[in-house]
This record gives sequence, structure tokens and C-alpha cells, in this order.
Amino acid sequence: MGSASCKNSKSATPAAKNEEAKKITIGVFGLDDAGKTTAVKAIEGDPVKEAEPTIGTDKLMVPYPAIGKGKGKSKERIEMIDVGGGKRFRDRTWGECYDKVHGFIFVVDASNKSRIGENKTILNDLLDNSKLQDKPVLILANKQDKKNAIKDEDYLKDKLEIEDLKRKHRIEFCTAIGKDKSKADDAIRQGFSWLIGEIESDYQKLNARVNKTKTSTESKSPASTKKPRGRLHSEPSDMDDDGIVYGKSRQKSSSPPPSYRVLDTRSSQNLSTRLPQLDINKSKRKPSGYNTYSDNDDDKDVTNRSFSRPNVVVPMSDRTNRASSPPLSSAAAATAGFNKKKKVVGTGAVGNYDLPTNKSTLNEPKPFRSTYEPFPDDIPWTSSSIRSTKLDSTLTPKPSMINDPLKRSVSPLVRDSKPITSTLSKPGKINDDDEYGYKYGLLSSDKNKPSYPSLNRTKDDDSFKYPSPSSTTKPLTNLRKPLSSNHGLDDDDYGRKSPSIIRRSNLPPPVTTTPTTTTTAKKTNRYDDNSDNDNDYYKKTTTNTPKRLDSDDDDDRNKSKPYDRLSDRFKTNDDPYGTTSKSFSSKPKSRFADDDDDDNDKYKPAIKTRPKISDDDDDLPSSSKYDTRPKYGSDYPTSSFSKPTSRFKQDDNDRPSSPYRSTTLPKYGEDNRSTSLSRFNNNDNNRTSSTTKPSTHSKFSDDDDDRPSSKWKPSTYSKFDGDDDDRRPAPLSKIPSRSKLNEENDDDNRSFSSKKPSSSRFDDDDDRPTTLSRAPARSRFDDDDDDDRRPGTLAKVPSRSKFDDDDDDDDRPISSSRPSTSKLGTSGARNDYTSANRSRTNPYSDY
Ligand SMILES: Nc1nc2c(ncn2[C@@H]2O[C@H](COP(=O)(O)OP(=O)(O)OP(=O)(O)O)[C@@H](O)[C@H]2O)c(=O)[nH]1
Ligand SMILES: [Mg+2]
Repeated sequence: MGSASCKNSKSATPAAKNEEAKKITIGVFGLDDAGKTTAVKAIEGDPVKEAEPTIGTDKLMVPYPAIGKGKGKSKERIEMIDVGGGKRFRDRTWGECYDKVHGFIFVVDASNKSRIGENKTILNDLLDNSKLQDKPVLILANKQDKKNAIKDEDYLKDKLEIEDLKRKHRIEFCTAIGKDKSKADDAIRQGFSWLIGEIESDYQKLNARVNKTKTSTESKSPASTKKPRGRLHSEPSDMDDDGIVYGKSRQKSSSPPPSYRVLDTRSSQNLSTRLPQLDINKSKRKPSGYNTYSDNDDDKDVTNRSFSRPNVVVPMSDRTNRASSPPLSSAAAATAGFNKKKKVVGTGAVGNYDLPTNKSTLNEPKPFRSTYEPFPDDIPWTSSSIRSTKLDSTLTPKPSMINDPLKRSVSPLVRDSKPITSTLSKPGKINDDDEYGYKYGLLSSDKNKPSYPSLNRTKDDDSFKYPSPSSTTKPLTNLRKPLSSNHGLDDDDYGRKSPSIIRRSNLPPPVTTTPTTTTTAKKTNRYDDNSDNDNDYYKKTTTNTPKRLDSDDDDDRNKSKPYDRLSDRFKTNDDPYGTTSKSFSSKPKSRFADDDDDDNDKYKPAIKTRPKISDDDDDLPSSSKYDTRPKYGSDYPTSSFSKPTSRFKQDDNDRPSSPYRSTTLPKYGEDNRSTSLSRFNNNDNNRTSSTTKPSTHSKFSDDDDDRPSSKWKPSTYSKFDGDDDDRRPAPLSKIPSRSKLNEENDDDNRSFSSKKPSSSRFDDDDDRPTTLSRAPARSRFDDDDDDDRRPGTLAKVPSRSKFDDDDDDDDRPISSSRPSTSKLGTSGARNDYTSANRSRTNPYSDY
């Protein structure tokens, strides 16, 4: 590493001059998710299928292209400065590279037309920058493998507004993720060769500029003559290359890192004297799952790449939600005010707080916990107590309260309601649970909105990449929102405002049996299996459930006179979606129908009126009264209702369950097991695997049987139910991965937990109900924040690729699922996933 730099041409010997002539530094710029890293890796000869989002800057050496005489045959290397494309990086770190490069590459995701305007702005800013003036530029119109990619040069130039570009430039239409693993796409190679050739042709001039800048920098900071070792890019500076004065705001550890690299032109020493000391090393945490980042400052870890990731300095504002964050040292405290204003300390930081390092396992749950931690869990929430509470009208949580996070946090009663919702077997409660998760975990959808711009491929994906407390919750939010919005259940879910009354009144006389109907429903019903699973799960795990259900039912009965059977109310659900319409087009509805079924009868009056065939309740003790269940046998698609909720319930184990999965799965009609999902079926064992578990039980397990589980049960359970603690926003791992939803490939399910699964799922319901495989919603996220996308990590998550193909246009919704994947520690998984998806389509368009 570091070959690029530091020689002063004036003092070089002839031999050194030759050597020096070979030192070329190329900057690689472009928006996040454009494919910069992928392109660089291709040039390096180490192609990757799924590059991690770049944080800060990354340097690596690539072979000299095979141009000129003997070029490419030597050991000469060209330094590539691969920058993170996130907005924060663009704003702060890019500028540090401008004067170091002899030329640059600008990578454009040609398939993402929605960001073409952004590309135009960024590119023109680069072209207008004096530090890059007259430096040759290679524009790579990447992702040509995607069908909607811009392939016309004139068109692209027009869009980028570079028709009149005078400087040396070239546009290559390429596919960075080449098919040939051994070599880069020809267009990339040719373009790179051209670029190097142009630089060589004007090397003296260009190199003089580079050296001049270096000399200038060195003279400013005597300390640099000592060649302190440290992070190249993360070193704070008083002024960035763009002239932004950070001055005191750029704080860093007073004690220089163990090593400073030769290339570091910043004076860490000066900084240390100027700035308050912040002993951040002690609090340094290595983000789990983050593959590329090395916490170790020691150069021993340095191979041919350097990361600019600085020690994590969490902005005070961010720390507020992180109970586990280590206390600030006195020095840190002294600078806290400043940090608070700036939010970012140090250059590297471009995102300090964007970095995954901010998060730790300890931190994850804190944010949302804080709201209700004050309320001890010592309250014996037994089923009976819950029951009694529920019965007590005064204690019954009102939808408004439930929905209002503030109220909940303040009122013990509200909190109490939480357990109720989570534990009660009513189907509607499921919604509540979701609500709960939504409200608390994600309430912050805005507040917690990940601030890891570059990390995420998708806007919201930040959390994926780098799961943080806030980020973790996000998925839920997304998930929940769509549901509620679609069905108008948002806040009313809880309200099962005695929908039963409505039902009962409206329902026709109960149909005792319609075996045929049942059968049909089963086939068509995608949730069939799911329900079964849930049942199994509950059998084993929850003993009280039946009771609760009963009691609940009883309540309903009390209210409703007309009911002959509990099953009646459920039946309605089945009919509409199960028996009558099997087409997936109806899926969206059916999904929700299932979820809501009970509570939501009000929403589906039509359905309710239909004769009820199903015995959801059958198994339940209460059902005995009605005794409907045996009639339909195991085939009955009970699961559909409970499914959504049940999923969460089973999340006990940290595995990311994806509630959505059900939506994606086409298989509901038939034997669940036969479907790809089958792996999840019934295996109790599956639970052991984090990813599969949730899905397995709730959705897929098949107990076709009638066992006494109530369909509602699933619904009633909140995702978090299983774990007492789980009600709170689960850690990322728990959160259903969006990937699951999308997954066309069963295999990939486990690998990702995505934040946004839920939302996506609903988005497309109408449009593409039929194919489970699709990642429905992704588009919806795409546009949210261009910059922000990608959870920071994790999310870059793996998942992004999944979405890509669905909509070429949308392209990446957000970042990141990457992070999440990596964070999850399943980088491999992510890769798998991406690769699998990639074959289909473009992973993420929007970053
Ligand atoms: N379909 C397709 N996907 C690509 C291509 N090149 C890159 N990608 C994908 O685009 C995503 C982003 O690639 P990266 O190389 O990480 O993009 P980047 O510009 O380095 O992103 P940041 O580091 O966040 O700035 C990854 O999922 C890649 O697999 C391509 O030619 N075709
Ligand atoms: Mg990158």
C-alpha cells in the first residue's frame, strides 16, 4: 500500500523517477450502490458478486493494465481510492481524495434512472472541482446487465449533461459483476487502460500536481514527516478539501492510534494538542458481521487496503438512546456539546455515527426499551391476570392508548395492555402486537431512522447493514405500516371493537359443514400450513393458550348473541380467500384477512356474511361448545388467520422470522411441505435455526390436523411473545428479514433479516400478488431517501439484490440490507442471496 505516494519528484533519482512514474492513484467516485467497489474489484482481478457498502474510503492496489510496452507484466500497481458513495461520504471524504488522484473513474448505475439526476449533479461537481481539473475521467455506465440500463452514450451524456465536456473523458458501458471470474468486464478493462494511458501521457503534469499537494500538506503538518501511522482517511482535519472548516469540531482521540501510515498527511499530533482528548479506543466496538472493517488500528491488519473507519464516536444525540453506550470520558464530556452540534467527530467519520461500530449487542434493545423500562416486569402476567385485566373495561387498553407510544410509556395501564395484546389469543391481538412492535420498536421510524447513509443500499436498509437499536426496529415499522395502511387497521387493530358483534349480527346461520369447501379452501389457502405450524408450536410451547382463547371467545359470546359457533366468524375469512378465490391476486387480502380475521371482521363485512365453514376455534376448549372443528379435518386452512401473528410469536429465538414470508410463498394452497418452504414445515427442530424458525412454525408447520389450536392463536401472539422480553423490538436478528419475504429461494431465507420486510410485502400486493417470490414492496422504499439508504449495514443487506429484479426501475430501495446481513454475521449468506437473486435481476437500485 501506499505506493502512491509520497515521493517528491525533485529529489528522486532517475531510477526513482521511473519508479515514480509508475505511481498512479485513481479515485473512484459515484453514488452509493453504483458498483464502484465491484468495478474496482474486477479491475483488481478479484471480482466479487456482492460488495459491501464502502464506508469512508477504501484503498487497494490493482495491477497495471496491459497497455503500452510491457505494461501490466510488471509488479507495478495502481492505487485505487474507492470511496463510499453515501451522501455523507460525498460531502466529507471525497474531497480528501481529489488532490491525490491522477485521474478518476465515475461509476454510474445506468440501470437506476431514478438517480440519474443525482449522478448528473455529483459528476458535474467533480468535473468542476479545481482539484480534479483536467484530470482524465472514465465514466462507467455500470449494470448493463440489467434490462433497463441506459445503453446509449448520447442519451447518457445528455442525462448527465456532459455533452460538451472538454476534458479527457471516456464512457464505457459495463457490467462490473462480470461473468468471468478471472477478469474484469472488457469494457472496464478497456476503459481502465484508456484512463491509465491518458494519465501516463500527461503524467508529469498530473503527478506534479499530486506531489505539490502532498508537499504542501506535509509542510503544514511537521508531524507527518515522522510518518506517523494511522488511518489514511479517517484522520480529522481542520479543513477538508472542499474548504469546509471543521476546526475544533473534528475531534479525535488525543492519543494517536498505534500506527499511522506513511500516507497520512494529516497531523494527528496537532490535532491531539488542539482537541480535547477523547479516549474512544476503550469504547471501540467492532461491529459484528462487518466483514471489511477492522477495528484493529494496528497495521498488521492492513493488507492492501485501508479503511478510513475511525474509532467510533457516537454523537451525543445518538447516545441518548443507547443506554449501553459507555460513559463518556471527561474529555469526551468536555466535547460533548460540540459533538452534539456536529454530530460527527473526525473526518473518518463521515460518519462516525454511521458506522456499525456504534452498535453493540448491548445497545440494540435499549432504544425502545427505554420507554417502558421503568415498568418492572415483575407483574405476574399470568393468563388469568391477563384475563382479568382484559375483562376489566377500565383497564382495557384503548386503541388510542396503545397506539400512542407516549401514553403507553407513561401509563402503567397502557403497559399492561401490552401483555394483554401479546398474550391474548384473539386474532386481533396479533395486530396489536405488531402495533406494539411498531410503535415501540419503530416508533421511531422517524427518530430512529438510520443515519447511515452510505451503508445502506436501501434507504432504510441502514439498519440492515449495521443493526442498531433503532435500525432493528425499523423493519417492524415498515412492516406494520403497510399492513395497517392497507387495511385501515392501523390503530384500530386493537380495537377489536367487538367486531364479533357485528359479525354475529351480520352472519348468516352457521353452516355446519361443508367439507368440499374446506378442502378447497385448503388448497387455495396459502396459510394453511402455517396455521398448522403455529398450532404445533403452541401446543408445545404454550399451555395456556387454549384457555385464553376460550375466555376470549367467551367474551365475545357474551357480546354476541347470534353466534352459533366461534368458527363462524372465522369462516368468513376462509371463504373469500380460501374457497372462492384461489388466485394469488387475492393473496394480499387473504394475508391480511388471516391476520385480522377476527378483529377485522368489521373490515370485511362481505366475508363475514358468508356461511362459515371453518372451525378455527375448534381445538380450543371453547370450541368444544361449538364443536365444529372435527368436521373439516386437518385440511382446514386454519393457519391463514393466525399466521401473521404467529410468526412473530415464534421468534423467540433470535432467528429472524419473516412474517412476510407467508406473503411471498405461493404455496399456500397445497401441501406446504411440497413448497420451497417445506423445509420449515413442522420441524420443531427448525426453530433452532434462527432464520428458519419463525417461519417454520408459524407459517409452515403443518399440522394439518385439527389439533386444538385456534387459528387465532397465532394471531394473538405477538412476535415477541415467546420471549418475555421479546415484545420489545427484537434485535435485528429477530426481525423478520425482508429477504424472507422476497425470497424466491428458500435457501436464502435465513441469511437475512431485513428491516423492511413488511412494508415491501404489502406494497406490491395488488400488483403482483401472484408470485410469492417477488420482493414486493421494495419499490416503496426506494425513493424514501436516496442517501440514507442502507443500514448502514446491514441491510445493505443482502436483500437488496432481491428487490432489484422485481422492478428494474425502482432499484434499490435502500441500503442496505447489506449491513444487516453482514452484521448478522452471515456475510456468506448474504452473498448467496445476492448471487441467487442477482441472476434474476438487479439487486438494488436505490441506495
Ligand atoms: N446487476 C448488477 N449489479 C451490480 C453490478 N455492479 C455492482 N452491482 C451490485 O450493485 C451493488 C453495489 O455494488 P458496490 O460495488 O458495493 O457499489 P458501490 O458503488 O461501491 O457502493 P458504495 O460502496 O455504497 O458506495 C452490489 O449489490 C453489487 O453486487 C453490475 O454490473 N450489475
Ligand atoms: Mg463501495
